[in-house]
Amino acid sequence: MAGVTMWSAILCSALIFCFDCSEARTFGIDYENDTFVLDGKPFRYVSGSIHYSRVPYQYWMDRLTKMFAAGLNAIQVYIPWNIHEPFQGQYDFSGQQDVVTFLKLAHSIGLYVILRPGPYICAEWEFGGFPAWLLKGNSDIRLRSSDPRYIKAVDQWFDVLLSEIAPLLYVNGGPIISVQVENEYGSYFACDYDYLRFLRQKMIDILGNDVVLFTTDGDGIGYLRCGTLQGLYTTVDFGITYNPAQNFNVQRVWEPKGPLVNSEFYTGWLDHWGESHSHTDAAAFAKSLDLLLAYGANVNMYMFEGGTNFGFWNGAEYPPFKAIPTSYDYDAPLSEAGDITEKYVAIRQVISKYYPPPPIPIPPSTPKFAYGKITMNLVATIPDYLEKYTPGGPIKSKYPINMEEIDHYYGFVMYRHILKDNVSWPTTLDIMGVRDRGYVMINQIPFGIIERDKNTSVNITGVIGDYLDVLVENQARINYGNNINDNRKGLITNVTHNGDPLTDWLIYPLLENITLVQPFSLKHSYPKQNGHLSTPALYAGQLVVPMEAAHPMDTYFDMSLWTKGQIWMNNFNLGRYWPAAGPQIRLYVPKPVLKQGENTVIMLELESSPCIQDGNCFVTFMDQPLINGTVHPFLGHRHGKLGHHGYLP
Ligand SMILES: CCCC/N=C1\SC[C@@H]2[C@H](O)[C@H](O)[C@@H](O)CN12
Repeated sequence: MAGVTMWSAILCSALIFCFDCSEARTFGIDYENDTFVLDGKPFRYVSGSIHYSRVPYQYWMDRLTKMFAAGLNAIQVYIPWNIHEPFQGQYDFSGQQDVVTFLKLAHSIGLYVILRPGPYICAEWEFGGFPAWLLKGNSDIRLRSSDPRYIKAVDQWFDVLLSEIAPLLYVNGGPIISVQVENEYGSYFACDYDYLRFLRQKMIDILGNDVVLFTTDGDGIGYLRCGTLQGLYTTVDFGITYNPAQNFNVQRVWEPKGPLVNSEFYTGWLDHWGESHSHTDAAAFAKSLDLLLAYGANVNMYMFEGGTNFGFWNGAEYPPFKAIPTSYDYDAPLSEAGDITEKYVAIRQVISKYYPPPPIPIPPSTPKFAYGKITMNLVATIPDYLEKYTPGGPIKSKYPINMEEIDHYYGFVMYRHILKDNVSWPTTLDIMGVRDRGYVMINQIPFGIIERDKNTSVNITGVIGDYLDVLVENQARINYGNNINDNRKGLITNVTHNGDPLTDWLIYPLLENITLVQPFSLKHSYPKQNGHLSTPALYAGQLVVPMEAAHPMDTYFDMSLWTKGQIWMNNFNLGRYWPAAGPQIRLYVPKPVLKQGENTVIMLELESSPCIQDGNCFVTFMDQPLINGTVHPFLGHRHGKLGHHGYLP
């Protein structure tokens, strides 16, 4: 009977979505009976994580419906601060950032929401969700603490965000049953209880007392010591286990009574460029889920739908510095493209042992189409492009300036210095402060690649008046650990030549909206070649999608002949590609970014263009993903000697 009660409660709440319900809606904790209570009745959630920022908004309903069809009664959602406040005081809750609509969709389907508004979210997301402008002028800021500069920014952000959220609380007629404070705070060095008290009070001030506030930490005593606070319900996270009692004994140290909660039950795991794709066995996971449900635990499966790090939104771990790929598939029950997997079926079967299957069929996977090969054409080398298309011209500075100080937070910046001396023999250029990867050129001839904490010097030759260009890629701001404060990007120190700092720089930000000039008036600027390296350059192609009702469809970009770069489709930034490193070889292209007829593809190839190497100037659109390809742990540049100009490390 309990199962029927649950579905009737859900469908009832879904049908009476309202903001001014007459009957009291309550959600809380019954410590006596170790359970959550919903409207006075015992309640257990079986939840899955989905990040609206990683799924095209046109596909939100599709993924949420599939989660409901799996038998979930709740979803867990992070709110990345940086997509909603791109510049301090400028807010965006529209389109892909329309979190209120996303939560209302969940509610309309009959899913409750466990909300995790941060302000820090980790999540292998750029800077753990923090906006990069926090670092501007504050190179010594202490994030995730009572640092007044940080607290001021959080206070202003939470005034805006929590006011959007309050009407969606369960008590106010919405789907939100609980709200997490911070994120695995016990794993962070600061251990600042005043900071946690500030967050707790801020949430109470705006959300009121009728919502369950909780914390999540790894299931270790050491993590929990600094991770939680009186008045915040302590929960833990852990992966596959065959002894739930052991895992929950840690939670019981802080919560001797109350519901058992695994807030992040890992269905898979994250990937890094240059490392094999992570995999978690479906049967093993299902067995562990069965044990947890039989144990009476509340479970949130992290991730249930992983999605994609479009644009520059991937995060990174450190040390060593390891960037997260564009795919956030996570080996989750729903694939990056929302396809039903073996793991999904196994999970649905386990849940149906405890609750009646939901009254809807499992929606089908979306159709995929192999649009085949298209030819790419050179647009311009990056040095030429930036010289012509940097609005307002370059920034002039005696010494290099990091990206945050020029209000250019993501992607690429080119630093140019005009040689003041002749350099007849190869001498060493040191760029210790490269954050994170740089491409060194003299008059557009590639001299080498520099990488943070690895190879930070290149031998150069040149004459007075030559252009020394350093194109720097911000590969991601660290999203986890104690180094999250050390996240400035671009060139963060001087560049020295034979030990002497080079002065007088021109700084060109490469802007997100790659605008193209037809006909490509810069076509004469053909990339230079040095060994396997070619001048970083932009290439364009046209994908023609049939004018038929079934099209467009999801598809996958295969650029396995290319090396490393960025890719745009109709000016939508699909993300980073790095098939030379792996494991991701193809990028997911969701149907919503395509249109019938002509679709413009723009590629920024940073390292080694097949157009020059071997004339294979094309990319191919396939109907299958490839995120578990061969990996090259030396961070994936085509090995080989350069010519007389320089050498690869
Ligand atoms: C051993 C490092 C543990 C760090 N915590 C991780 S790695 C994957 C997940 C997500 O980042 C999630 O956002 C974190 O809360 C917990 N977690």
